[in-house]
Amino acid sequence: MSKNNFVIQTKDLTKSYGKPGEKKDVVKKVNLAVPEGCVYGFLGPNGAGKSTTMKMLLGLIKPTNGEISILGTPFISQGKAALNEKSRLAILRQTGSLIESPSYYGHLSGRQNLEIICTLKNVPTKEIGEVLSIVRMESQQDKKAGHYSLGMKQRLGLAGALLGHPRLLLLDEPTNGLDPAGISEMRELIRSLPETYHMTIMVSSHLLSEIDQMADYVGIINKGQVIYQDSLLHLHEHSRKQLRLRTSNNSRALCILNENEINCTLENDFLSFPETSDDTTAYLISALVREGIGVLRIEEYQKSLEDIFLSLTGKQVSL
Ligand SMILES: Nc1ncnc2c1ncn2[C@@H]1O[C@H](COP(=O)(O)OP(=O)(O)OP(=O)(O)O)[C@@H](O)[C@H]1O
Repeated sequence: MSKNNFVIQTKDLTKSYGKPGEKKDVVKKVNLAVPEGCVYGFLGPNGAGKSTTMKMLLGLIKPTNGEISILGTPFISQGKAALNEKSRLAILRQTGSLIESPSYYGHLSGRQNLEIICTLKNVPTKEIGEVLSIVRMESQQDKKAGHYSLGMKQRLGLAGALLGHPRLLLLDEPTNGLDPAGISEMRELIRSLPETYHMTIMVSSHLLSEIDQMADYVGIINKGQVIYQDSLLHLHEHSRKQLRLRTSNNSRALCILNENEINCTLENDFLSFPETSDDTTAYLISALVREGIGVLRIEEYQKSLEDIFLSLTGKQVSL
């Protein structure tokens, strides 16, 4: 699979719950495209449909309708399984996941828990050392899992998901309930996986700042619908510095700026355009003054990521 291929692709993926006549779409015609080798942040407020979508991708719940393709193979077609059981398992074997709190045997050690997962996944136990080292838990492996802190239980869950060297990892709110140090450790760990272990990660969160710190791509879901999907780099481009100008005649000033090839928009009382050099700014202001337009105010302005999300999404979501 080449770099620009999509590891997960969905088309019109839909899940409805409820009796006939009272059905509610909790996931509505979702089109995801997760590029290979990235961390894809799946962002949305509580109840938006993140877990339901991820469970459908993992074959844990049946979609009502739509298509899913995983690792380039059609997995669901028109809401139905597109593969026989053997091929389905072959795909799922290349996919690791951490959905909801990881389950474990509290009376067994971390290592013994991983041995059980090795048996279930049919993976040699010699992989245990490697995954313990990835999640930095070697020194804690012989402790009973029941005595682990929440952060260590999450890391044990992640270690289990990593057994078998999956090409794709789906993590549902992996930092939920962790303290700040645990959150930052988990974030670093996730961040490092695509490059070091050649994996693609889809990770959900309800926190914009968290996705901003660990993802390359973002898909925002709200009320079951994906309302934005693109690279974070692209999103940050929207947050380049702007100049905001208020004049005695904004509509005339807009024409003059446009005539000077300044890509300018009128927002509320302000004309706003990408930051220019001091010389260009001075020239533009004198051009306005020459036309008898009073410059009442000029200021530098940088949108926060939150502002951008709000303007891109028509204020549908507040995170
Ligand atoms: N089995 C079910 N039956 C009926 N409704 C359900 C079922 N599972 C989920 N829902 C509803 O679907 C919607 C989406 O839930 P989902 O768990 O996917 O959201 P989420 O974005 O993961 O949020 P959270 O972070 O709170 O888990 C919610 O309104 C939830 O109540």
